Amino acid sequence: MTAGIALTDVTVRYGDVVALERATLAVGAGRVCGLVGTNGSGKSTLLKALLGLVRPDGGTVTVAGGSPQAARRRALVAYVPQAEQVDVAFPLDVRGVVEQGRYGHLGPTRRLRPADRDAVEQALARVGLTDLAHRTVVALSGGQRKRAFVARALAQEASVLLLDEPFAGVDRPSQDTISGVLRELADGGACVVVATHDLAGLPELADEAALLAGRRVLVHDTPAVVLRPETLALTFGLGGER
Ligand SMILES: Nc1ncnc2c1ncn2[C@@H]1O[C@H](COP(=O)(O)OP(=O)(O)OP(=O)(O)O)[C@@H](O)[C@H]1O
Repeated sequence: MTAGIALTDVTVRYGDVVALERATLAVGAGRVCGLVGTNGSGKSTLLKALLGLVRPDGGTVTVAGGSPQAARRRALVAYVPQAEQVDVAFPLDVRGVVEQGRYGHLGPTRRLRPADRDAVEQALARVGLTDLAHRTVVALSGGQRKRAFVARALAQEASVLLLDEPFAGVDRPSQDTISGVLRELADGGACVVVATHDLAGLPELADEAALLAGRRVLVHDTPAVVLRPETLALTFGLGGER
């Protein structure tokens, strides 16, 4: 099985809006890649293409050696959505959300076994939410909620982890916790792709960075190269909101 993710010449349209046009990006196992770009440059769309939530009009998408749908079926890919996508109608408590991460591992009884419960408790502890495990997700602060979804991804033990702006509205300690978890997962062999507006935190967070502009991946290099003013200047006039 080939680990990691790859998009080759991927085009995604929403009606008349072309969100990605022949976007190409490959990220290997053991790597953290930061996805950066202006609002509307296609970061969420790229993650959704990797999840199989949008169907490309062209190009190929490979996740953990197979199609996005196969990766999801086999629980090989974990997703931490943008906050606004999880705000409504989430009656589960924090432990219930983290338990969802184990669903792909359950046997025919569909019951959590001791090993599943251990994984859930470890994930809760890792993000500092053990004491809030009984709280409903809607009753959490934004930063706590993000940590809950990171814990779900941790419990899933997926080989590919996709995160959509996990640092938005998150305080420094929570940000450090999330970054630390992502680093550990990559060091353990996971491929981690993170859409982020936090350019300052990029060198610490990521091994590599991809700059989206003009509907494609314009630059894919080290964070230092992507953060050069002349590189970032490429986004203006190319990748703005449409
Ligand atoms: N469901 C949709 N229907 C129509 N257009 C959409 C839809 N989702 C996204 N778009 C458009 O596709 C383009 C890419 O949006 P996308 O959400 O991928 O950008 P983004 O880089 O994640 O933005 P942000 O930084 O604001 O989160 C934008 O022009 C957006 O308006």
